Amino acid sequence: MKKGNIWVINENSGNSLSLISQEIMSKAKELSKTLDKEFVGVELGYENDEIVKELARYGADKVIQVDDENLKHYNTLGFAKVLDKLIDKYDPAIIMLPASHNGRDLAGRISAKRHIGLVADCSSVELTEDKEDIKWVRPSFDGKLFCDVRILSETMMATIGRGAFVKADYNENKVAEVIKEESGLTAEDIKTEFVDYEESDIDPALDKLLNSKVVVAGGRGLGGPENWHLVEELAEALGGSVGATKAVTDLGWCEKSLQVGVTGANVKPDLYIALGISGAIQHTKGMEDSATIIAINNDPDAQIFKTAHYGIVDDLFNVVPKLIEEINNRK
Ligand SMILES: Cc1cc2nc3c(=O)[nH]c(=O)nc-3n(C[C@H](O)[C@H](O)[C@H](O)COP(=O)(O)OP(=O)(O)OC[C@H]3O[C@@H](n4cnc5c(N)ncnc54)[C@H](O)[C@@H]3O)c2cc1C
Repeated sequence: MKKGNIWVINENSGNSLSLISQEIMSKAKELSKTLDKEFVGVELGYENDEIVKELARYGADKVIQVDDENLKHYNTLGFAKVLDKLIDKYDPAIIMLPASHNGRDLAGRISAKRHIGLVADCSSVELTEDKEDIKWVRPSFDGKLFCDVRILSETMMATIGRGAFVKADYNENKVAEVIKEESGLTAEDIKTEFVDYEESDIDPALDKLLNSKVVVAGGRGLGGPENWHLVEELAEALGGSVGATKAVTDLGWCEKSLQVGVTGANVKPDLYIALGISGAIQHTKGMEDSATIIAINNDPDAQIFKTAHYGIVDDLFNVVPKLIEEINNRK
């Protein structure tokens, strides 16, 4: 792997780092330790001193800051021109961006201009066994396949999907070296004019699901929406949040945003309890990195037992009410 640092191109949500940026930063931090490279946060924006401090608190060793009114709102030409110039100057080894609309736009532009290999929408980033290369994992064919991709250009670039990693630890006292760079942009560089925007609401249920230490997820084994309360009650007893399979969200037993899996959220709680879930790969890919997985299923041959650390082969209607009662009694 070539020399050079690991860059995360930061994206903000309002006045703070977006959740997806925080998640990518945890992977950047981990890679930087293993590969002995510096982790550099790149912040292109306007009046962004506070954000720069946040990047350090989320683990960046250094921050490259460009503060320019032309970068107040994302615009392809301005951001691409500045990032291209920074890459010329600092020659990073790895560049990671959020697989958001803007991140995908910017990554594609830079990849084409500089002939950098780009893997889009990664769900996992792993070092090869010899630690000489990176295996970029991305879902294909709507999650039916997971492809391991190698990047052959010296510089590697990837966009990372939401929920691929847990968010980085936050240390309020951490500071980083800040390198201030001029954008070099003029108003003529920007060929579009930002007029207005409307913020979409952050789904509180999804937010809770992604940030909970305990997730209790339900599948079709619940039998019907009338039994869904068991999932909610067990989650509540454990102070966790509710997840679901696609089968269940498609049936409308709960909100779509609670879906876990390749076409839903990727979660890694301390404890994941799967109730009446068969364990299809499209589901397990979204929860298999949970620290402890407990499955309750009445079919001893269910796939989910291959992913679970602990399994209960029983009718969930026998087990779950007693479990809820026992947990509540012990409080
Ligand atoms: C392109 C694509 C993308 C997909 N994306 C996703 C995704 O993101 N997330 C996702 O979850 N799925 C996804 N799926 C669907 C996935 O393939 C499975 O169909 C789905 O996960 C199955 O959901 P389930 O486990 O709830 O239902 P089932 O497969 O029907 O399993 C129900 C389980 O409950 C058990 N059970 C039944 N009754 C009881 C009982 N009384 N007590 C205990 N256990 C009981 C059964 O033994 C069975 O194992 C996707 C599929 C495709 C094709």
